[in-house]
Amino acid sequence: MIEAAGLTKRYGNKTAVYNLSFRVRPGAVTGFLGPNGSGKSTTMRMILGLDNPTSGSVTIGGYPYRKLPNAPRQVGALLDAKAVHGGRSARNHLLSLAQLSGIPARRVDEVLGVVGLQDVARKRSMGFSLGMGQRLGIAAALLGDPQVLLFDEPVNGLDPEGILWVRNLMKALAAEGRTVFVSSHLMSEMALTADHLIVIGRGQLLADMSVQEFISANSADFARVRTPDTEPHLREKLTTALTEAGGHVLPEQDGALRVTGLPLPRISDLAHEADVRLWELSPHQASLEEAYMRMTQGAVDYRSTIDQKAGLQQPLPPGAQPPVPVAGQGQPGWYAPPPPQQGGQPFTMPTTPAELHGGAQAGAYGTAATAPAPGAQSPYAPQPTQADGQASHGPAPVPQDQAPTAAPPAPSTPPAPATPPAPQQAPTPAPASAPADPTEPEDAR
Ligand SMILES: Nc1ncnc2c1ncn2[C@@H]1O[C@H](COP(=O)(O)OP(=O)(O)OP(=O)(O)O)[C@@H](O)[C@H]1O
Repeated sequence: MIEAAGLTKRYGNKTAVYNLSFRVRPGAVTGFLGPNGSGKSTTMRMILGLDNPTSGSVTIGGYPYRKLPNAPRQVGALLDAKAVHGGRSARNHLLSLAQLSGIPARRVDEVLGVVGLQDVARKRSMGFSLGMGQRLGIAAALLGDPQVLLFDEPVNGLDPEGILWVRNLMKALAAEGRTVFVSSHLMSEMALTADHLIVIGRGQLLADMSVQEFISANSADFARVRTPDTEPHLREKLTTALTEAGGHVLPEQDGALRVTGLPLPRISDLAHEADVRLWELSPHQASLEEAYMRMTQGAVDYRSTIDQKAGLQQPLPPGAQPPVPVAGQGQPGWYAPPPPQQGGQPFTMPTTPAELHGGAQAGAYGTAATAPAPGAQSPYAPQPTQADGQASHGPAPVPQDQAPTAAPPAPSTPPAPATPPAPQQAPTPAPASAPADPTEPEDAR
């Protein structure tokens, strides 16, 4: 079991993770979701002792990672598949990791077989494709036959066969009673792989629930209704009848109608009363992707200027109609409807301290509203600019806490923990060369 309590991480005046509390339980695949820059990798690094929390704590089996007895045998992780000595063969890379952790050499050949790299085991990893590198990273994670596994974007670069393999591997590991914590941006994949979800946005917990609960909490079921294509006036007539009866009707690109707010038998009765024939009346549930997009729209930091989904954040003014479909562009700004209990408004990120700490929105997701420390302020009220966090992306194999910061920590911030252990004690492979200094400008690296 992984347990985070009030986990907060600041880099200078950039708050990457704020007051995060959750549990990742054994026997299930727990998906870790969030938009780019929401703090997933930072959280994983803190779990693995590669970064020190500014405040709060995270433990594995009751211990902070660095105090865990025989950690490499208990915890395996894939954070950055590229963090490999490119001049070493896959086998030698794994052998060196095994030797550091007292793992017998035969286990290296076992895991090479498990990930399907046995035929290229003696090839230098610098020639590996993205997918082969991912497989090597997964092999390293499995080396100690650990009970707890963390994977940051494990299917990145894998072909469909590889994705299916990873999916089955995660499920099999969980079925053996292991704790499997996996981050991904591929919602369709998470829907098939994960049992449970932890969703964060701008470093804060948005949801901690099963996949099914997440979909139902963030999107209402809807009915798809189709009238004869040859008689467009019937569609108009039905739209009027359904709207007058309290339904919410949205046109789909192919001419069907999406209806919410009315049960299927009532839609059928209303169509009958209006003398409208139906070609289709079917129940639908939104996909995980739709539910995820709806929940996280307010927490997206990096968005294209031509992204039509930006409109999702603005509630429609009274009487206004949602955008109509655009040929070839699908349903602009339209995702599954919000759950009824939210008053028909899309989810928005809490912005004031009151909202953040137990306001209606935060409370709607139960575990999201964790009590703040006395005097604590939302780091999202006066927001630092994105440029604050541009210096480094992705996991780094050494703790970042020594990085110079732009601003001193708040007076209430506890002192940083003692100097962490050497990087080779970390479960991810260490790169051959010195890691890039996150504070250094990119063109200087
Ligand atoms: N070492 C660091 N120094 C300064 N800022 C950092 C550092 N590491 C991460 N950040 C910032 O913290 C925020 C969270 O980053 P993180 O990499 O954890 O997000 P993420 O959810 O993993 O993103 P992605 O999905 O794009 O991988 C970002 O704004 C990032 O720029």
